[in-house]
Amino acid sequence: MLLKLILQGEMVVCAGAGADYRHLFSSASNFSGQPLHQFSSALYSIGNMVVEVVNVSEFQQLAKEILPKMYYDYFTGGAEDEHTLRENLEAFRRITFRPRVLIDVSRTNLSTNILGFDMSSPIMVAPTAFHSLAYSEGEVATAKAAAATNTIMVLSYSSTRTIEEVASSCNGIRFFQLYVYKRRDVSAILVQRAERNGYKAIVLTVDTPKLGRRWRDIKNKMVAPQLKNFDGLFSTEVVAEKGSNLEAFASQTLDSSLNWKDIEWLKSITNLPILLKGVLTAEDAVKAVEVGVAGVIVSNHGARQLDFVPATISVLEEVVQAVGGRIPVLLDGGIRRGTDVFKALALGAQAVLIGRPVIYGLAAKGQYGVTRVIEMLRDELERTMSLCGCCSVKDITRNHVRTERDKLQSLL
Ligand SMILES: Cc1cc2nc3c(=O)[nH]c(=O)nc-3n(C[C@H](O)[C@H](O)[C@H](O)COP(=O)(O)O)c2cc1C
Ligand SMILES: CCCCC(=O)C(=O)O
Repeated sequence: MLLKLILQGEMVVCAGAGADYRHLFSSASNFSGQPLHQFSSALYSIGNMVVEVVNVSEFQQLAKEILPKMYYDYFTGGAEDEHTLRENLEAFRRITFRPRVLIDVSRTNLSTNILGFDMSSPIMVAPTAFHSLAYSEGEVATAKAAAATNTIMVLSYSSTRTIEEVASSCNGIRFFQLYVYKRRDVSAILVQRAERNGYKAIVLTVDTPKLGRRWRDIKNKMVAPQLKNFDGLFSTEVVAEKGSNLEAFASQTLDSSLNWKDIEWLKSITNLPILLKGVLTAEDAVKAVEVGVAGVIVSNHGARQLDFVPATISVLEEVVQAVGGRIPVLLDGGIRRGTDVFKALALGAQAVLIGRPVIYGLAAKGQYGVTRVIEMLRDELERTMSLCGCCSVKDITRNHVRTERDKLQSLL
């Protein structure tokens, strides 16, 4: 890989050593990169050099430099020992490719659709909370980037900008993520506001009857921002004497009695298609089909809920097989490279969602940063497709990858 260095306005290209050059700035102590906001591109400086950001992990390093520790830790961290957090990334690395050669890949097409909605590529924006903690314009900047890249954005129930502000900020296909609160009337009002404001689907998060235990937030005494969506409905102010303020807020608000029967309730208050986010087993995938939802998202909440659940990519096939093509299966968790997107599609996902990469882009460069993150992953996917001999996402098959299980089976 080459690092492009722009030195005093003059473009100089110098050799870098792929992922290895990360030692230059892989920890806060030796990364002296400063984002350059005066440039309308993803540049930062090391000493007197100006360097272009070339991948998601560099955006992460920039975000780390910029954000207060409490917020960076909130965005980055996972539950308990963060075993699953590491595993979400590692499991992708254990999957290798079986590329096919001598296929005309002079034209590639990444476009796809979800529930009938067209997208420029199978990469969507996952619902993540509190974007204004990363960048002042918050979810509005994210929405503009998603629209500009023709990508579907799922707005978090815990967004810092309102459903209406995001809807009126730009045209674009958006879904709305739902937490069911003990105050079900409040959840119902938000669903109806989403529907009225043109959101196209409800993404019901089913892995959070309680918030996972996140030690970083406990130590930092994480303070959740006020959520404007709830103005006039109820106060989101919670003061915890110790530990994570967010956890205290969650335990006061989340309805941990939510169960399969409540899908009927949700259907009774909205005409929008419903996707279940947080399915990790064949059993639950079958139930999801039975209760008539429009799709499932294989997700472990970015490893922020139950530690020691498997990496999402490791259970994708189990869910895909149980669903048997009856509804679309999507995946999130640990997508940092276009190669990861390809692997998920090869194992049966119709699309993937990205959580933290969007936040890192947002923190580093606002709307432009999010746009670059989406474009970079899209470009990486396109190159991976070409090098594997695939012209369109439909050409990506199970035979293009080799998993750990494949390797074990070949030994039998
Ligand atoms: C900071 C942060 C906030 C999140 N907030 C929400 C949320 O409000 N609702 C939700 O359903 N999932 C939430 N998630 C989970 C994401 O939707 C998604 O499952 C996860 O980020 C995917 O993993 P990745 O970050 O490795 O891409 C959040 C994740 C992060 C990192
Ligand atoms: C009450 C949940 C807040 C956002 C969230 O889902 C997360 O931090 O993972």
